[in-house]
Amino acid sequence: MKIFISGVIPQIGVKMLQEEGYIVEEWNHSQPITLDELIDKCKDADGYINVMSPVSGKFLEACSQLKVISTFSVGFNHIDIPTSTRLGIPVGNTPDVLSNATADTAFLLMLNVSRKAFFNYRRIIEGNWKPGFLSVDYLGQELNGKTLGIFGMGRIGFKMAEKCKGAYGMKVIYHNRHKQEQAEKEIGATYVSFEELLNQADVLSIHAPLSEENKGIFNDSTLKKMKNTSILINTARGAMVNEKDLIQALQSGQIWGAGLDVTDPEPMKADNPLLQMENVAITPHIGSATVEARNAMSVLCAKNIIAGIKGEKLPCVVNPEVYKNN
Ligand SMILES: NC(=O)c1ccc[n+]([C@@H]2O[C@H](COP(=O)([O-])OP(=O)(O)OC[C@H]3O[C@@H](n4cnc5c(N)ncnc54)[C@H](O)[C@@H]3O)[C@@H](O)[C@H]2O)c1
Ligand SMILES: O=C(O)[C@H](O)CO
Repeated sequence: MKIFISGVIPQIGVKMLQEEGYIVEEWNHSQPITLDELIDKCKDADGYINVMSPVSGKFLEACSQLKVISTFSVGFNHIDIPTSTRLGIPVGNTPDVLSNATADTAFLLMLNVSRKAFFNYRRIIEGNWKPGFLSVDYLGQELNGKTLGIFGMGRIGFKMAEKCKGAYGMKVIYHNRHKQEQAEKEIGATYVSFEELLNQADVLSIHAPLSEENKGIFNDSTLKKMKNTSILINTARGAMVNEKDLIQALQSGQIWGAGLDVTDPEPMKADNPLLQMENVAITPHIGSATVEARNAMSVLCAKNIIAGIKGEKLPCVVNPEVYKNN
């Protein structure tokens, strides 16, 4: 059995696959794999671990012998799921094990923006720390008792809400596809409409998956409904925020600040105006980048692949419909 991995992942999962007797090949080049190279590597593979490169219909048709695909992520918006399902290929992902790490990243960005920490750090390293005690300079805003709005109260949204409630006693409101009882019961979160979420949140943190429906949902008209003092945090997917409109909203003072772990495109260009803004903090898609989370993701990918090769149901499958015809 041959397993191809389109990047380098923690070796714990690779070893699990090797212990099953599978031949494992990793893409360990500095440039991301191209479609032609991917097809070439996967055309005789049984399993494929995808490290955030697009899994298009063209690729799937060319490698339809694959018994299983597992993405090294919880998000799967980069995979053509209908085509995988039609071709009978189960697709796995890595939920839960990265929720804590990703919520920590959202929290880190929120706190950073609220106190302009990244910007102030840059002033020091650029030699711009003004002498004397600055009583009216470098001022941020406090988070205690403020209202946190969660867009997408799923696994990560819940963790973020729990942390903000615990650390700052924040009032939690949320907008989701459906009411989330655990969040209401354990955190005292209140379900609100999208409009109310925009109007009332002091910090609005995005945790829904990217879909056709919510692409660019944070745009000129929705950002205009947010408070002038509000902070927007995005650790979900860059394309959910219209970047041009966000820049305009920040420059005009329509919203107060933004913290982004994800952008569109990635990597972000070094001359992006967002990088020069005082009330903006940006991290390079490191949401799940802890040793603990990445090791657990590697193990979960290996478990998905092993189950798929054996013809068993994957521990974490995103297209369970694939089993209906079997
Ligand atoms: N920055 C990172 O490194 C990183 C790490 C992990 C996950 N993510 C992103 O975070 C996303 C969320 O992960 P999760 O495990 O919490 O997912 P989840 O499925 O547990 O939660 C998502 C929630 O969003 C809700 N939702 C979906 N579309 C919606 C809409 N249009 N309006 C309102 N609610 C909507 C769903 O009902 C669900 O409750 C992933 O899809 C991924 O894109 C990013
Ligand atoms: O969706 C995910 O899991 C992230 O973006 C990568 O960790």
